[in-house]
Amino acid sequence: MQLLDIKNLTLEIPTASGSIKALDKVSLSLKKGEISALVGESGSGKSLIVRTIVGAIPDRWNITADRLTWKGQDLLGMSEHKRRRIIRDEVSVVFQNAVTALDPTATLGEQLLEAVPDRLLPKTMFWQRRQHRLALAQKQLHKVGIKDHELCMKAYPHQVADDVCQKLMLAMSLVSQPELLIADDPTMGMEITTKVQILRLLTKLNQTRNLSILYVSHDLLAIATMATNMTVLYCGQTVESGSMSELRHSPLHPYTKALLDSAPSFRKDLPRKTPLSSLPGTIPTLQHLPIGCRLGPRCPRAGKECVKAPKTHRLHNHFYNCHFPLLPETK
Ligand SMILES: Nc1ncnc2c1ncn2[C@@H]1O[C@H](COP(=O)(O)OP(=O)(O)OP(=O)(O)O)[C@@H](O)[C@H]1O
Repeated sequence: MQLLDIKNLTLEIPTASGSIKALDKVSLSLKKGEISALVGESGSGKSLIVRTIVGAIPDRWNITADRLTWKGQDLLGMSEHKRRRIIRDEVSVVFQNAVTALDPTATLGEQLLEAVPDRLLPKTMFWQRRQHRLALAQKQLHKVGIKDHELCMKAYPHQVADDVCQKLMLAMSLVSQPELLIADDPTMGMEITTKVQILRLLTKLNQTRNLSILYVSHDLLAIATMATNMTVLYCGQTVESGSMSELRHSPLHPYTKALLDSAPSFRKDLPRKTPLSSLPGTIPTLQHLPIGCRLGPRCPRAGKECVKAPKTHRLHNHFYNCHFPLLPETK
């Protein structure tokens, strides 16, 4: 079953010099029980997609889409109240930079207890309900790798390390037992052992509880170890999507290839001290977007057709938006 289905999502931000398409016909889908990755360099629009899904976008920004559905229900067409209820009960988001996302005036315990939904508590007296709430919160803290739950729950966000805040955010997201977890770079800046712990926890939750995960990151190695599908984004445009193994071993878009080639962990074939390849230039700002394919000025295969935005092409279950793809006969 298709849990989340986004087709040709466009997000326009009004500015003093006219409106800017921060997202331009982005497509993304996720089935129940799947771990799907959304990849792209900084500024490519990953967080904007997450915010659009959960409805955390200012009213004056213009959103259009051929489809933006949750379990077949149109998220853009439904009432604000219904959309909020769906997002609250069925979807959880872990934002990057937990320290700024947490309330600095409340203890971590208060914030976690508040995240335990009433529907998970038995219908008993209120003091017994508090005990149940506490037990659920503590159990969740242990699951995300925080052993000393008492110390953690008494602390304020500024009194603990960043990775403890990040784990707390993860516990807050998981304690409501969502169907979909959107993890926006949850391991950013974490040390490797903590990162591995979190990735294992997410994989285990996917296997045991059938938790669907949209994992948003630039960390290709983390993604490759857990995701089954991947969508690659460049400057607000979807460039390629498909199964992780197909994209990894036979990328069709020059940007996906460049992204994979720039990851040292994917280049085991390279002799030692060989410089890693990277595309020339940097991602353009929203104020200076090229017309057509936005990779054009940086693309080694660009031609005059690239001033027109490429359509989505399909090769089996592999989708790509490119006029000059790396098809086997052209490589
Ligand atoms: N509130 C905003 N107002 C105007 N532009 C914004 C706003 N938020 C994001 N943008 C712009 O939208 C583009 C995409 O931003 P976004 O945060 O989604 O990128 P990202 O891929 O998540 O990057 P990172 O990996 O660094 O978080 C960027 O050019 C950013 O400057």
